[in-house]
Amino acid sequence: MASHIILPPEDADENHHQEEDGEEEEEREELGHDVGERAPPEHPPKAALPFSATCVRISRDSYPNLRALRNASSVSLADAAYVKISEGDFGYVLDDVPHLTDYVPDIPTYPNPLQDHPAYSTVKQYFVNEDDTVPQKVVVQKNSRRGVHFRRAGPRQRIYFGPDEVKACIVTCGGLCPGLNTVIRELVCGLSHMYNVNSIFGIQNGYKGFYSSNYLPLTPKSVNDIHKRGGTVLGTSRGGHDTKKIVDNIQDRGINQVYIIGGDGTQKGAYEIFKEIRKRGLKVSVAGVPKTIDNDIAIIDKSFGFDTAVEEAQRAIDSAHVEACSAENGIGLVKLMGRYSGFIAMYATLASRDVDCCLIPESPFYMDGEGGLLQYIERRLKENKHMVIVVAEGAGQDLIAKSIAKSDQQDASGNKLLLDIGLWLTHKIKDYFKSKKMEMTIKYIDPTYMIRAIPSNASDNVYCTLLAHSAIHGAMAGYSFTVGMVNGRHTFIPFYRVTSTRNKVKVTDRMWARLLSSTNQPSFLSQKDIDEASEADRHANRPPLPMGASHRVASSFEQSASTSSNGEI
Ligand SMILES: Nc1ncnc2c1ncn2[C@@H]1O[C@H](COP(=O)(O)OP(=O)(O)O)[C@@H](O)[C@H]1O
Ligand SMILES: O=P(O)(O)OC[C@H]1O[C@](O)(COP(=O)(O)O)[C@@H](O)[C@@H]1O
Ligand SMILES: [Mg+2]
Repeated sequence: MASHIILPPEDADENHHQEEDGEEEEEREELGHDVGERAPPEHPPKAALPFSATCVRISRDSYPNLRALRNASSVSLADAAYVKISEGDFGYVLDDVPHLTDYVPDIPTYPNPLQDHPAYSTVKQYFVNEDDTVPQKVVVQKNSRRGVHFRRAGPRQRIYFGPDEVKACIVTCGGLCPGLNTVIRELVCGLSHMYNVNSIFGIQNGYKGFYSSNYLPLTPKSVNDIHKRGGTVLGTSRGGHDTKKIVDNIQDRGINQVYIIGGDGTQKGAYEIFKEIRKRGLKVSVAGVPKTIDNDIAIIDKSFGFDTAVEEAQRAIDSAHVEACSAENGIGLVKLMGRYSGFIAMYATLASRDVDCCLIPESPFYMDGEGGLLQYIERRLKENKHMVIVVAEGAGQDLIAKSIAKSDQQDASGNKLLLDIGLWLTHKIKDYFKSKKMEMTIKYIDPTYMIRAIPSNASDNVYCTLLAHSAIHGAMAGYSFTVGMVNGRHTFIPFYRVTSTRNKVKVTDRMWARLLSSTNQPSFLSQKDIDEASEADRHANRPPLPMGASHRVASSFEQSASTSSNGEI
């Protein structure tokens, strides 16, 4: 029998305490049936769960236990209140997303208009089963537990908003990324064409636009060609997240679907907005679409725009290679984006095959002495007369900090401002060969903003379209979530899961080994470093244990963490 744990928010209102009486007990029995086999009721019972599970609500009285449990994991007590875990047979765990019915009573439902849509109505089994979920870990052994699952994205048979009732808004936050305009376009066209929604607004210049600018009306016509342009037609910014002001504006303007496109910082902001909305009991869905050129968002297979960025990086690497080959002892140095994660650098290097050394933040390196970078460069030039180095912007920051007065400056969102590793390496390499009286030429190419500003390529365009559609289906069905592809399937992921860790290159995985073997560069790592990296990977990727969850749940989470969804093949 499945069991379901929902933990009440600290400031939960009276509605959240009613489930301990006998009447609720009956509801739980009923919910234990497979709802996939019959249509959900027009007016679902108060706090009904839109999937088959036995609901176990933890009351305020259990808070002392929750506090103890919180101490054993990294989830704050406030966040624990929003964790929805349901257990099934053979170690099955659903890490579920919040639904409007968790806190808004008596919401009417409507048939999904897609069933009468000339294009979509022909699709056999167009609607996903309410109970469909996607495993986080797909490589299993005979006796493996079923492990952690996420709710499958896709259109539902019944929706929680009437088309005339929807007032949607879209915002883009953080740095640019190829594909932002495609997501905006497809959100507008999808809402309009699939669900007949015609009240859609753009929030200008990121989060602060919620309370400081006019909302821009968006129509399929006004966004028709924007996917061919780089950047975001809505504008974006860092900083300016004031939860109360944002939700006041959402409430005052009667917005009931909020689509938030942005990276890890943005998704944290989306989570804060959702919590405030829930606290106020508003019938508003919050849908996050993860954006980051760095591909550093946890859980998802990859972020949109990443493929485009890797492809565009090839042009810079090719130029570096041409420059290097055309000079005596020529070095081409290319800096690529990647503040904390070196995915673009790693994939661009693997794709190019012209790169002799790739430096990323996850793999510390050293300059001098036996096995150091300078010695490797010298050897490579003697062997080959030229070389290409790719460096991720976040690499070697510790080395620069040692030689330049440390600066701890941050951007408006609180992200650390990086020192220019490319420029620093250029000087160091020049000085080294000068001291050795060896002729050489180094050309430093920084294509970072050029890569970020281009429109998305064809495959990213399709990916953006599907993400936008999944976000729309989820919001119409009453969920609040970050949408993401997990093992090739679109899913709704709880905000707390995508914001609690960061996706990083694992230097102990086969992908990094492939890179080392393709470039022939030294790994710069001692056995001690490797052991420490494995340990750090294990900790970084261990999801926060759901509070109040049983040992069985906890162990399923641990198991899922042992294999990342992205990267390892
Ligand atoms: N912990 C947080 N809580 C609320 N808002 C946040 C948080 N971190 C970042 N933000 C907001 O999210 C937006 C984008 O964040 P930023 O880190 O600049 O980019 P990205 O979302 O691409 O990582 C900014 O407006 C910032 O104020
Ligand atoms: O100059 P900006 O706009 O702050 O952007 C620089 C940063 O933006 C990024 O491209 C992506 O960052 P976000 O995804 O967090 O917005 C980083 O790689 C880079 O460090
Ligand atoms: Mg970020």
